[in-house]
Amino acid sequence: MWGGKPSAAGMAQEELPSWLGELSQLLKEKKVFKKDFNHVLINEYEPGQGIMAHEDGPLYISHVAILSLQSALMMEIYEKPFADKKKLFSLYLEPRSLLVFREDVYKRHLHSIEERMTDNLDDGVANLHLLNTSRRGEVEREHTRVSLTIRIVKKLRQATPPS
Ligand SMILES: O=C(O)CCC(=O)C(=O)O
Ligand SMILES: [Fe+2]
Repeated sequence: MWGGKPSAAGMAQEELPSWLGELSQLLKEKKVFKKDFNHVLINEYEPGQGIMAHEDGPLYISHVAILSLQSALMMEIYEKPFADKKKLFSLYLEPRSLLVFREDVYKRHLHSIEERMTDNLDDGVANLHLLNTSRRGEVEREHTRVSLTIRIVKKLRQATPPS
C-alpha cells in the first residue's frame, strides 16, 4: 500500500514513489482523474485466489482505477444487497488493462473476484468486444495477477512529526 492508511479521522499522507507520480501525471493527461491520486493498493492473486464481494466505501472519492498486470481474471459486479446474489455482469481484466469505475457502480454495486481456476468468456462478460484475446469459453487463470487499485482518499490530516 502506498499513500498512507485511510481512516475516518483522515489519512496522514505519505509521499508516493516517483514512478507512481509519473502514473498520476499520465492518468491526468488521459483524463482518467482530474487530480493526482493519493492512494494505491497493490494486490496479488495466485490462480484460484479472489476477493470477497465488497464496496470500496466512503473514505475515497467514488472514482477508482484498477490497473491489471501479468495475468487475466474475471471481476463480477453485483447489485446490492449481496444477500440477493444478483449478478449484473462480469468484466474480464486482462494484463495492462485499466478498469475505471465511478458513481453508480462505485456506490450502488459490489465487486468480487471469485475463487476459481478458470473463467468463462461468454456473453455475460460486458467487455467481451474490447478484449485482446479472441479465446472464448472456459479459460484458465495461468499466472499470478498483480493489480494496483488507484484511488483518492477524501480526508487528509497532517502527519504527526516524530518526537
Ligand atoms: O484486484 C482487483 O482487481 C480488485 C481490488 C479491489 O477491489 C480493491 O482493492 O478494493
Ligand atoms: Fe474493491
